[in-house]
Amino acid sequence: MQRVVIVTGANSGIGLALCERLLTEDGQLRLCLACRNMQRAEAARSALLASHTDAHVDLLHLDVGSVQSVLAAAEEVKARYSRIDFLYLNAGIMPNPQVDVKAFIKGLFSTNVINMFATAQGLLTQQDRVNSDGLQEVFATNVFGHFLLIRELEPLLCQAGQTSRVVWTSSSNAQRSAFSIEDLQHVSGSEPYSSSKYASDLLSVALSRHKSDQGLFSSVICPGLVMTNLTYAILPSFLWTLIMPIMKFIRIFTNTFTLTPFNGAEALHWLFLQTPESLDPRAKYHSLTSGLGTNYTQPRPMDVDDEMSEALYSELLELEKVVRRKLSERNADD
Ligand SMILES: NC(=O)C1=CN([C@@H]2O[C@H](COP(=O)(O)OP(=O)(O)OC[C@H]3O[C@@H](n4cnc5c(N)ncnc54)[C@H](OP(=O)(O)O)[C@@H]3O)[C@@H](O)[C@H]2O)C=CC1
Ligand SMILES: CC(C)CCC[C@@H](C)[C@H]1CC[C@H]2C3=C(CC[C@]12C)[C@@]1(C)CCC(=O)[C@@H](C)[C@@H]1CC3
Repeated sequence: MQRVVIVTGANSGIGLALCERLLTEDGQLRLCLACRNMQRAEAARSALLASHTDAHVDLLHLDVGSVQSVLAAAEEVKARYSRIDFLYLNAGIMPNPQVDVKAFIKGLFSTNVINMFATAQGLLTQQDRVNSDGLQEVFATNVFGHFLLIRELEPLLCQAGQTSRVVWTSSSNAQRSAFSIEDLQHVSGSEPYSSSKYASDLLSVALSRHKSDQGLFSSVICPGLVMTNLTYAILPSFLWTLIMPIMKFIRIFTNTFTLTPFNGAEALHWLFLQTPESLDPRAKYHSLTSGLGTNYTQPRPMDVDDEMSEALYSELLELEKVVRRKLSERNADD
């Protein structure tokens, strides 16, 4: 049977590498690239079709950071497909990143150095902003837009007699300390990325709890440190040129330095091959690359508790109501 797979943020980096790997795995797939930039989406589609000439690759316009766009995209999906087998929630942003150089130098001489390179804990801050829906942009893109998309697509994801999967591209930068249920959009802090990734971990656990009896299974992955547009934006290009040889050296000792999008997509690809019942909803599946360059996937327990994941789930359902109400008022005014 032809499986339907939707990948958000599929026009570059880890998302595009995943698409390439999925088509190599199953040439019969109906693959849908859900992207906000249609020019880049077209380019990604052409690149995929160049190596998979008979593949079925569809494009879908989706700005996951815009409520209106998510609702319109979901309508389009419902018109096009009768089921969804996999929904990869991969689109993500880290706007205006700043590296704390002092913390980096201090970290280099501490026993925490490996962890610092694996998680960037305490190293990175970002400047967030409020978007046109009145939401914090990082939260809206990395968490809420994806949540709303799942809610809209529930009729296709939760069908009697079949299973479907959602997979979140999270990060080892997801930290409990950066997240607060009282400030789930991270209005007052300076680590919205870390907070949003921790929120996606919590949300995945809650979704599995609420939806697995309806056939919907949610999982979380971390791709490791991958050189993509998102990472390159952290430092000026001359600095990357300088530190790349050091990174390639560190890679020999650190399995989290996956570096290429192909390697980073390992856990996403691995999950595609697993039965949902065999997976642990409370584990984060890490893409890892050994010193000799072998890719593998390893589950590690997530630092999440049921109470907080439940609280976030309820808060998001409430926020969804508010956002829908605001949108219909706005549409009525127009
Ligand atoms: N690189 C790394 O080391 C790590 C990355 N990750 C996560 O991996 C995921 C993929 O990122 P990565 O491949 O690294 O970086 P890229 O910047 O290459 O990919 C991000 C993708 O998300 C898309 N995107 C961003 N905002 C939106 C939006 N509002 N609507 C739709 N699509 C959007 C981008 O599209 P566009 O071209 O239009 O900007 C792009 O296709 C992210 O969730 C990131 O947080 C996690 C841990 C480590
Ligand atoms: C010369 C500079 C001061 C050196 C700075 C090095 C940092 C830019 C990197 C060290 C650890 C890296 C890292 C990431 C980005 C680049 C570093 C901060 C990530 C945050 C990228 C996105 C993620 O989600 C994380 C898992 C990565 C963790 C490590």
